[in-house]
Amino acid sequence: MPPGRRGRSLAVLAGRASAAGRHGHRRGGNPGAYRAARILTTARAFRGPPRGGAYTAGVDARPSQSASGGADPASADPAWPWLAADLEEVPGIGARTAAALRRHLGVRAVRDLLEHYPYRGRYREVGPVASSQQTGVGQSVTIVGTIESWQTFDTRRSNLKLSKATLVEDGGSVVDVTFFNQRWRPRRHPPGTRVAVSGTLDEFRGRPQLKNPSLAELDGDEQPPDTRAAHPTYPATEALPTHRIAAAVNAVLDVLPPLPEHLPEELRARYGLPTLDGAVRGIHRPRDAAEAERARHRLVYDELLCLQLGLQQRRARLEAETRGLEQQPQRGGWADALLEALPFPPTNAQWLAFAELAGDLGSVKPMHRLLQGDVGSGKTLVAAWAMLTALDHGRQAALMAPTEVLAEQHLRTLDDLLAPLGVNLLVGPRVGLLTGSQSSRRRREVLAELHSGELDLVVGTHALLEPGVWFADLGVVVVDEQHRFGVEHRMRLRDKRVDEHAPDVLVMTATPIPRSLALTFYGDLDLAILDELPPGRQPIRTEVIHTASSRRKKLEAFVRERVSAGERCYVVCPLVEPSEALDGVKSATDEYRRLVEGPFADLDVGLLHGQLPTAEKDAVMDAFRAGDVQVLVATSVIEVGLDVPAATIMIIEDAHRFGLSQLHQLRGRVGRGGAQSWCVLMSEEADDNPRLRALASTRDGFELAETDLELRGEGSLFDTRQSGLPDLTIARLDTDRDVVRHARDDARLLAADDPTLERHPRLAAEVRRRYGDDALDALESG
Ligand SMILES: Nc1ncnc2c1ncn2[C@@H]1O[C@H](COP(=O)(O)OP(=O)(O)OP(=O)(O)O)[C@@H](O)[C@H]1O
Repeated sequence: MPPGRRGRSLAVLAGRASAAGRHGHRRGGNPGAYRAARILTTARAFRGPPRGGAYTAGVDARPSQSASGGADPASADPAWPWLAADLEEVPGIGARTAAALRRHLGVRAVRDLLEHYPYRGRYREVGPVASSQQTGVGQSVTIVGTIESWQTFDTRRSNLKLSKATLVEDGGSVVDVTFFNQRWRPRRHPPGTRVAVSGTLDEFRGRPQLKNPSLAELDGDEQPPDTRAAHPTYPATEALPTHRIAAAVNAVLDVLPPLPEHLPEELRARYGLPTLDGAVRGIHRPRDAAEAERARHRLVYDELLCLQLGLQQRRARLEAETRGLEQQPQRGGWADALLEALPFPPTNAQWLAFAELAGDLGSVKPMHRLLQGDVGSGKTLVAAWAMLTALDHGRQAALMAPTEVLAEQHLRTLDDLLAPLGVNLLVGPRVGLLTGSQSSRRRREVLAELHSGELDLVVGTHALLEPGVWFADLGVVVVDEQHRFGVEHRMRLRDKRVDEHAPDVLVMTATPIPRSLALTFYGDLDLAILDELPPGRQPIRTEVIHTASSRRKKLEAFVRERVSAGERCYVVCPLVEPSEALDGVKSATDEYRRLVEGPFADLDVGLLHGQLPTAEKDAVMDAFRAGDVQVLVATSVIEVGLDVPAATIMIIEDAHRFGLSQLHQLRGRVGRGGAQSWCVLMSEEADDNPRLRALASTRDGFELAETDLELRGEGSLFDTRQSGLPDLTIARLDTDRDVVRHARDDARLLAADDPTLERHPRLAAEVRRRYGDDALDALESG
C-alpha cells in the first residue's frame, strides 16, 4: 500500500467537502454547503482515511501483480484507498450505521456500499417542495411537515398492517401518510418529528394521501435535500431502511475522489456509456430515472465484460497447464468392469459423455468439464466412471456433494455400483467418506489415509475444502451440484494435492441453464450434456390444486392406496418450523404432526429437515429407501440428487413459495423408476401463478429454465446465486441478455490480440480484482 495515507487527509477531505459546498455539487440543487457543514462537524471523530488494517476486502490490500508484472496501476489513484476503507472511517457515517450495514447487508468497505445498488426502476422522482393544495392527484411531490399522530390497524381483507400518520404541512394543511406492513414507523418517527415525505399524491376519503412515500427526518428548520432528484430505493431491512442506506451512500459520494476509468475509451464510445465515476454517482444520486438507467447500463456492461475476460483468462491459464506427468499405465480396469456389470445399458447420451471424458482423461491437459443433465438423466454413473478411470491409472478421486445426505447417498450408490465387481476390503478401490459431522478421530484417520494414498476415493462435503485435507495423488475431482458451491470451490479442491499434477475436474449440475447462457457463464469449462432420460420412464403427471380445495381428501386417499401398493410419497413444505413472520406458511414439523395424528395415522410417516442430527437424517432416509417409512415429510433438503426409485408421489405444499427451478428439482425426485408418478402442487395461487402453470405444462428442464429467466423478477425466490451462475452484483440475465452478448463478443475481440490486456492495464487490474486468482485467494483466506 502506498505510504503516507494514514491520517493524511482530514484537511484534504474537509477542503474537498467545503469546495463541494462552494461550487455547488454536480446536482445543481444538491445542498453541498449543508453536507459540507455536516462533514466538518463529524470530521472531529474522523481518524483519517484507510489505515492499513482497515482494508476489509483483502483483495485490495494484497500487493497484486499486474499482467505485465508491474505494480497495480489503480493503486496509484487517490480513490483507491477510499474504496477499500472501512465505512466507519467515512465522515458522516457513524459507528452505529456502519455496524448495521455490516450486520444486515454484509457491507463493510466503501466499495461494498457503492456496489449495493438500488433496485432497478424503483426511483421515485419528486417535484419541488409543494403544497398538496396546489398540486393534483397523481403528481410527484415532496411535503415537509410535522407528524401529529399515528394510527395503526390491520385490514382484514388484504391482510395488510397499516400505519397511518397525520402530517401537518408547514403551510398548515393536513395530509395522510400511509405505510403498509411497516409497523416500526410510529416508533421510529414519533409525533412531533419533522419530516420530508416524497411520493405520488393520492386521495383517500377526500383527504390528500401519500402511500409508502420515502421519508427523511429533518432537524429543526432544515430543508429536504435534493428535492428535484430521483430518489433510489435500496434493498433494505426493517432495521436498516432505505433512507439510512441512501444517507450513508451520500456521505461516501461527498468525499470520494473521482473514480479512475478502466474501460477502454473506444468501448465506452461505442455504447455511449458514462464514465465509471459518472455511473457510480449516477446510479446512487441520479438527476432523473433516465440518468440512473444510463448508469446502470454502464455498470452492467462493465460487470459482464470483466466476467467474460476473467473466464477467458482462467481458461487460458488452465490450458497452459499440463499434468506434469504422463498418464501412468492402466492397472485396475475398474471403469470397464463397471460398465460390464451394469444392470442396464447406458443411454446414448451417457455413451457420448464417456467418449468425451475418455478424450479428456487421456490427454496431458487437465480436464475442465461441465456435465449438465436434467434431473434423473444418470449423471452419477458418468461421474463414477470418470473416478474409476482415475483409479485405473493409479491415482485418487474425490467427489464433493453439497449436503451430507447427498454425500452419503453417493457413497451408497458407489458401493452398489462396485459390489457386482467383486470388490471387497482386500480387492479393489478403497472408498471413504469425509463430512463435518464425523468424529474427529475418524476424520484424522481419513485425512491420514488420503495423504498417504491409502484411500483411493473419497466422497465428502465442504469438509473436503478445509485446511489439512491433502491428497497423495488426486487424479479426478467431481463437484456435484455446482450451484451450491462456486467457481472458487472447485478451484480450491483442485489445488489440494501434494504433488504438482493438476487433477481433472468434472462439474455436475442438474440446473438446466439455457444453452446460450451456459456457454457464457461457464466460459472456462467444456460442456457435456445428458439430454436423454433412461428408457422406460413415464412422464410425471403434474397437477396444481388450491390449498383449500376439497380434493385434498381425495389426494390423501390416493396416497394411502399407492403406498399400500409399495410405493412412497414425499410431502415437501417451505419451512422447518412454523414462523411468526411467515404466518400461515406450512412447516414440515406441523404438517408431520397433522398427518400422523390425522389422515395417515396408520401409515409409517417420517420427518426430514436440515436441522436434524446427521444420524437421525440417515436413519430416516434409510427407512424411506427400505420402505419402512412410506411417507416422508421434508423441507427442500431433498431437492437435489435424492434417488429413491420407488417414490412415485411428490406433494409440494405452498408451492408458490418455491422458485421454478427448485420445483423442477423437487419434482425430479419422483419418476425415477418405471412406474407412473405424480407431482401435486398445493397452492393458494393455484389459479394464477405462472411458475406453477409452466411446471404443469412441461417436464423439459431447459424449456423451464428459459421460462424461469423470463418470469424471474425482483422478489422472486430465485437469484443468480441459486441458479448456479456466478454472483453478479448488478447484471440480470433475464433483461440484460443483449449486454451479455455484446460483452462476450467484445471480450473475445479484446483478448484475441492482447490476451493479458497489457494495453489496458486498468481493465486488467479490474478483471483481476473481480475474478482473478487474487480474488479466489482472498475468498479462501477470508
Ligand atoms: N442408462 C440407464 N438406464 C436405466 N437407468 C439408469 C441409467 N442410468 C442411470 N439410471 C438410473 O437412473 C436413476 C437416476 O440416476 P442419477 O441418480 O445418476 O441421476 P442424476 O442425473 O444424478 O439425477 P439428479 O440430478 O436428479 O440427481 C438412478 O436410479 C440410476 O440407477
